[in-house]
Amino acid sequence: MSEEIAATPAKRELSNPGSPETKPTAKKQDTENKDVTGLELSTASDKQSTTANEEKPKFKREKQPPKPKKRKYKAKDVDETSPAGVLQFEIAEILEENQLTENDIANDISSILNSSEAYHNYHREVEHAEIIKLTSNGDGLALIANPVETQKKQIVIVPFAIKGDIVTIRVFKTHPNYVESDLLKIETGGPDRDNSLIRCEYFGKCSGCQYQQLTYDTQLLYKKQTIENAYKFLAPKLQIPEVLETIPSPKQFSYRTKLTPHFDISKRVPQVEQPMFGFGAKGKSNWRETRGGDKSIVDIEECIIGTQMVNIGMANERKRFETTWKNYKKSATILLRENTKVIKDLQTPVEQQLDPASTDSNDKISYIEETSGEDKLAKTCVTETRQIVTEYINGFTFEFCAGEFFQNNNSILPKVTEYVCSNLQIPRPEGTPLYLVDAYCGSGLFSITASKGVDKVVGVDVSKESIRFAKMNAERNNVKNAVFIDGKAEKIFNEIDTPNDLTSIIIDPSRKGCDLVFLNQLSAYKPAKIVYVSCNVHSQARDLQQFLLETENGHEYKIESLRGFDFFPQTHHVESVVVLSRV
Ligand SMILES: C[S@@+](CC[C@H](N)C(=O)[O-])C[C@H]1O[C@@H](n2cnc3c(N)ncnc32)[C@H](O)[C@@H]1O
Repeated sequence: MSEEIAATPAKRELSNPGSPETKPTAKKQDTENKDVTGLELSTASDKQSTTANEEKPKFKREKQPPKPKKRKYKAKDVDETSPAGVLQFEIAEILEENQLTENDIANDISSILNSSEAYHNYHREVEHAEIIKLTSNGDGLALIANPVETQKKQIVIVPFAIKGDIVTIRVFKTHPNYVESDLLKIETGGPDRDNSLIRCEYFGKCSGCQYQQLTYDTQLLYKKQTIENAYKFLAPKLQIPEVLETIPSPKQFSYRTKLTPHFDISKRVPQVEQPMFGFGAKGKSNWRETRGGDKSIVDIEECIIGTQMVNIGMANERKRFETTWKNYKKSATILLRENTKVIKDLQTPVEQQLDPASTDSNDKISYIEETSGEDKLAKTCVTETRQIVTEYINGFTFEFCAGEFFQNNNSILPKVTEYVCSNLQIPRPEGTPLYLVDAYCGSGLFSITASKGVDKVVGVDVSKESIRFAKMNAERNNVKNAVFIDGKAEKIFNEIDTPNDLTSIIIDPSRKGCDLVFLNQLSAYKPAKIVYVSCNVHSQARDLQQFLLETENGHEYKIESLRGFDFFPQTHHVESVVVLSRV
């Protein structure tokens, strides 16, 4: 299930070969004391003595100008399920649709790296670029002319642009088969664009949101397409059913219960002014007036997808930062995690019942009072990673460490947990037991919410801390039929004693997905039903193709349904839930 949306600082450009930063420096090696023949040269003190003796040095040192070193492009290994990996599938698709070859879009990286002129030719402004596709990462893609080899083209990534936009861009970074750009101007908006929907004054600069210019229905549609594309690219051999409608989030703004603003402090250069405090900037767009400086971090006072409480916490911490920033020696990230507490004692003032949390400038804990049914609640914003926080979901209470994984959009969790529970059911004669395995169980979200409909639940997670909380959460919610094991997910198959025909399995791994060891053992165990929840639909698609086509019993399963849940409105992220049953 979901992980953090990484608000990454903007990447640095491929630096100009002419700039001092990248000038080839002569390698400082032992040639300082040796001549080209490898013989020792006289040192300064030697020289003095030889001068005194009026003897000529045996070898005359001839200073050779340092040989300019040819810079080479080093390709990095890319995981095919990462955004950079998926981009390669998207590029291949553009090539096919436009009858182009790899060579037609290849960039001459070597000359860009070694010639200032080539660097400047490539990194230029381009007008009238038409966005022809959207990446799964929420950026636009366009085909533009290659500035040097004019018979060739370039594929360009344009952030904040959508299909049909005609734009002016500035190309600033070159890769072997694509370039990156900043969006300078939207000349004509595409059919789905409605800029009046944009609510955040940082949209277009902050890297957090990509879809504020779209109606919510269009966002949901785009996310459905992301799932379809993921299966097309990473599971091309699978026959998949039609992807169902994406389930909307009840809250489209003010839903994130956790924010992690950061600031950069250079270790080398003394910090003379207060650093920006906010989220990573996306390039240097200027297509709309936004607030925030032209730095890698956008200074942000309010994040409109964050809850009211985490935004109050952010305001407090920003204020505090005005006086404390000089104490920091390096960059840091501030944790802001919403905490909900049921106020049991209605006679004592709320302030006296609160756990430690973010305080205002008068050193008072900031909180918001709410009611839920009969209960009086107090929300605070916790900043200590080890502090325990509480969430209430569908009548269940969950505790976990503020810095540990927990879903960030609690408004959609009742829908997801109900969907997962209902899809775990196995048709069976009445009175027959049903068992559940929750692989990658975290602090027990699915184990506990699904425990009522089954006879026994076994949860497994590699994090000892999460298992500790899963056990406590089971106890707190009076769940008596759940056991939890710490270890790698595949460990469950050594311990499991429930009959496979009556056991359903939930899989909810981190972004990288499952490993082959787990998939093989899952197949060997052959559970009656599998529900695979994922925050990275690309690794999910790869895993399912592997499981269904390459493991021992994979062919005995079919994909019953496949759909997205919108955990992160306004962004490109989508949570994908697949149900597999045995045929
Ligand atoms: C996306 S979280 C899901 C947690 C939980 N299902 C929830 O929704 O709160 C993924 C979990 O997988 C765990 N994990 C990562 N690799 C694992 C592995 N190899 N075996 C078992 N658990 C693992 C992490 O500790 C994390 O708790």
